[in-house]
Amino acid sequence: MYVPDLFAGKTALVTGGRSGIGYGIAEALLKLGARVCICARKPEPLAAAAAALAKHGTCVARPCDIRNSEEVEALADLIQTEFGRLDILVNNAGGQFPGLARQLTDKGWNAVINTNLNGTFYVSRIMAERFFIPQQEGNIVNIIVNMLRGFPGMAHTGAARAGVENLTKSLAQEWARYHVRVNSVAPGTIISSGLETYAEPVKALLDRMKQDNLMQRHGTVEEVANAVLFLASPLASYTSGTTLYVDGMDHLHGNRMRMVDMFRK
Ligand SMILES: CCCCCCC/C=C/C(=O)SCCNC(=O)CCNC(=O)[C@H](O)C(C)(C)COP(=O)(O)OP(=O)(O)OC[C@H]1O[C@@H](n2cnc3c(N)ncnc32)[C@H](O)[C@@H]1OP(=O)(O)O
Ligand SMILES: NC(=O)C1=CN([C@@H]2O[C@H](COP(=O)(O)OP(=O)(O)OC[C@H]3O[C@@H](n4cnc5c(N)ncnc54)[C@H](OP(=O)(O)O)[C@@H]3O)[C@@H](O)[C@H]2O)C=CC1
Repeated sequence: MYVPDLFAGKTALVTGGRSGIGYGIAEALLKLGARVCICARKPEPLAAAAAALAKHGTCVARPCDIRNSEEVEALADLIQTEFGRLDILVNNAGGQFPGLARQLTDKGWNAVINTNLNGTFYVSRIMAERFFIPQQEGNIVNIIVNMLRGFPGMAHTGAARAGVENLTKSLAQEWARYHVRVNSVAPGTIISSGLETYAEPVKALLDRMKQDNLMQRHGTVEEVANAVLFLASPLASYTSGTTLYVDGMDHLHGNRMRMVDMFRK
């Protein structure tokens, strides 16, 4: 539905672009003419993803742990060398594990906060300093999660993503003077490689959550990617500091305590 050259001449970085939602976003940007860089921690699947994506256009990849700002600087060096500029940053890398709050260890809590909140901030700050602010132009889309009514059963990620949502509002205001827009997309439950990381009994719970959803289904990678394309494009030129839910209304409706009840049984 978008014009085929919507992102012609633009360059994009998609963190966590080796799999699932990130891969789908990278593919969609490439198909609309962007040149794309993807990063993730695991080198082999990252290289395989870049090779597969390259059939749609120019795609480069570099292993990078977004929690390590030196690795993020090295990623910016690669983008400078390969593309000479960056127009769009999609902060998609992230994840968590299910568990009751009282059972979360310091290490587990910190792993999730460092990945989802600190990593997202490091990449945003470094790419803004290296590209967006000198260029006086840029666009950031943060992939968060539906946590509007809290995230019992995944309190660490709820807190981290709420932090990113608030960061979205702060950065959007601070960087408006540099013509940088910053928005978030909050997916509900999306059929992707990410869900495959969950074992029973969470898997069974996912089916129950599908029945609870007012549209009676989970979302697709393409539906998340389409929201990102909109926010990253000039179609959203007067939209910044906001969050777009792609969740079939799960933020408005449904039992948020199902995961906690599952752990209690
Ligand atoms: C009913 C289902 C809910 C629907 C949810 C829908 C919304 C959200 C969906 C998604 O986001 S799907 C995407 C999911 N993808 C991922 O989560 C993949 C990425 N995840 C990770 O890489 C890890 O989970 C991580 C913790 C975020 C980062 O990993 P890192 O490599 O830094 O940490 P580890 O060394 O693996 O672990 C550190 C520490 O964390 C604790 N921990 C990790 N995994 C678990 C687990 N499965 N259960 C309990 N605790 C865990 C643990 O303390 C680890 O330390 P050690 O004990 O290993 O020393
Ligand atoms: N699927 C769903 O239902 C939902 C997903 N989300 C969020 O959307 C995003 C993508 O999820 P999805 O595609 O489903 O899951 P995946 O697990 O497939 O994707 C996560 C990606 O992030 C990368 N990644 C994780 N940690 C780091 C890190 N420290 N540094 C760099 N890259 C990292 C992973 O690669 P590697 O392991 O090689 O580092 C992987 O490519 C995540 O933030 C997820 O939490 C939000 C709501 C719902």
